[in-house]
Amino acid sequence: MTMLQDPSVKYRPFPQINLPDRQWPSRTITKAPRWLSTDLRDGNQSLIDPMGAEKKTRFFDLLVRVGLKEIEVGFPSAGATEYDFIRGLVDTGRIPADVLVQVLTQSREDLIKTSFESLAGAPEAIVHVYNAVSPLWRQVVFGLEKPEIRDIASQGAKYLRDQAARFPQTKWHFEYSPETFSTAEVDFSIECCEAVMQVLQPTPEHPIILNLPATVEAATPNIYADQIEYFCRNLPNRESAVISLHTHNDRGTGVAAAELGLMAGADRVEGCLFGNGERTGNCCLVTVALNMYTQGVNPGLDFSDIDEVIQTVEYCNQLPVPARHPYGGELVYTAFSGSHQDAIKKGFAAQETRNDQIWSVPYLPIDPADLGRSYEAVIRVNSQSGKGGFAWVIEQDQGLKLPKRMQAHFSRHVQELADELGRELQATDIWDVFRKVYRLDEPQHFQLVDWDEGRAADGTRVFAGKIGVDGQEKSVSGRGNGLISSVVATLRDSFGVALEVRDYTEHALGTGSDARAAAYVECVTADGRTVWGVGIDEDVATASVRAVLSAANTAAL
Ligand SMILES: CC(=O)SCCNC(=O)CCNC(=O)[C@H](O)C(C)(C)COP(=O)(O)OP(=O)(O)OC[C@H]1O[C@@H](n2cnc3c(N)ncnc32)[C@H](O)[C@@H]1OP(=O)(O)O
Ligand SMILES: CC(C)C(=O)C(=O)O
Repeated sequence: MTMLQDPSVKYRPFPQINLPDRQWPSRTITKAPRWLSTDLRDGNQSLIDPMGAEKKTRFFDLLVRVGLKEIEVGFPSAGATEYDFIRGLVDTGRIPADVLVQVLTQSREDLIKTSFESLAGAPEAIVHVYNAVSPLWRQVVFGLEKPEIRDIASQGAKYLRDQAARFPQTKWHFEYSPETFSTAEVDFSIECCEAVMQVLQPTPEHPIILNLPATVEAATPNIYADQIEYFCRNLPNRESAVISLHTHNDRGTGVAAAELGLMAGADRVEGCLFGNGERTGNCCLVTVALNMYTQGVNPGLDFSDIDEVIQTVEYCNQLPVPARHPYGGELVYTAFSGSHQDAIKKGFAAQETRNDQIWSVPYLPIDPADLGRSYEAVIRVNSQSGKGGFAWVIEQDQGLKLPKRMQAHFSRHVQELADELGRELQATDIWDVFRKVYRLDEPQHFQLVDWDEGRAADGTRVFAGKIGVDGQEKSVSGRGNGLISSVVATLRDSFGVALEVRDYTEHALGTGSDARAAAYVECVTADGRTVWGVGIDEDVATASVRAVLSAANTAAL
């Protein structure tokens, strides 16, 4: 038998960056960066079916609504679809005055020329040139040594400078990406960027954007942060450059890399909504922005109607936003499991009591309402759920706030159904169980027809009413210290039903003229059984009478 070689030996660990006095680990993010959406470029170029003009226009308008001020709208030299869309944006005046559009091009004269022509007439725009700089690309893609690679960069900068001069009516900004930055020697990336800066002569007033991509994510995000900090500390004329991040998600840490990169000194983040982009995607702008939001930093992007954003993104990309995607996924504010539901329910109650405007609810790092989501979907019920979950659903659906011990009683019945059906239970399933268990629709043994109350000469309360028993109406009465005890006395004296009341609660159901009352009573029967009664009525006292009769009906079974 031949021994199989361990396949992991094919791979090499990524080397550390020599930065023993790194500063970024003790920094925090305290302000929003400049954001650039590359949905219409990196996102688009990775789609099965790239967007046409209609989808691109719809996406562009969405990005503007969300608050993006820098939008990479395409790769004009790729073909007519791209070129015409970009020209259309310019010619129809669709670009708001405070939004900068950006286009990408390889460092080739003809492509750069086309790129400028696509934007001619725009008041202001960014042209973005890239060339890969890391050893693998140098050897395999270009077959060139470092000086020649650096020359591609500086030659690209010269084309930028010359083409910009052809269209002086536009205020041009330049972006250069040493593509594959994160797998290159940082000193060599600096050398290429310096060569570009030599040509374009940026100033603090008119800086160049230096975009440092993790084109393929190859190491833990701390390594990327080291690379960014090293770059920022060693780039000559740093104040004339805007340092931009462009991370991909091959190791699943594209967002983390962007966050650590900001701590390491970057000013700008490129990415896509919900992490579209080549292969595993770009860093998700929604996640980075809302991560900031939950730390009390306003990201300057508006996701207050996240479902509208998702709808448009899914339509344009023809790709679904996964149910577990941070902040946007269908299930990310939903708990099915009992202990999570219990904690969330208590968290909402505590939040209401505190009323201090600070969000602090277990298992919910952000208020779903801030993203336009309702609280209804926060708790959903299946066989993993607990009493808090069932009680939450019935409260949201019917307004009933079941007392704690009643929740435990009710829970057994819902659990049985969930196990039997083996699927999620809808609010209607739970309400059906409730009505059945507490016999709300069943033919009643004791039926309240009419009632009144008064006081006896000794001050005790007197219940006087008509109660139907198996269809026969009977006038009955009883005395007690309060209404409940007078009804209990009536049942005992007139029908021989002995109930001891253990607990009683009531609350309003709804508000205004339609408001009703719900009453719950926990009783013990003569033979030691615990029975629950529920009464719902427009009048709170009648609701209590009904609750006691409901318990008597169960006891009579
Ligand atoms: C990391 C990124 O996402 S970069 C953006 C990638 N996006 C896209 O590629 C989408 C749009 N691209 C296209 O439409 C086309 O690829 C075009 C128009 C850019 C170029 O098309 P073609 O001329 O057919 O070339 P092709 O796509 O095969 O590119 C490979 C050539 O470009 C060269 N090249 C690659 N990158 C660069 C660069 N940044 N600067 C200069 N030349 C480059 C390669 O060395 C290769 O040259 P070779 O043919 O001499 O070996
Ligand atoms: C062109 C650059 C910015 C890019 O898309 C990448 O490196 O992923």
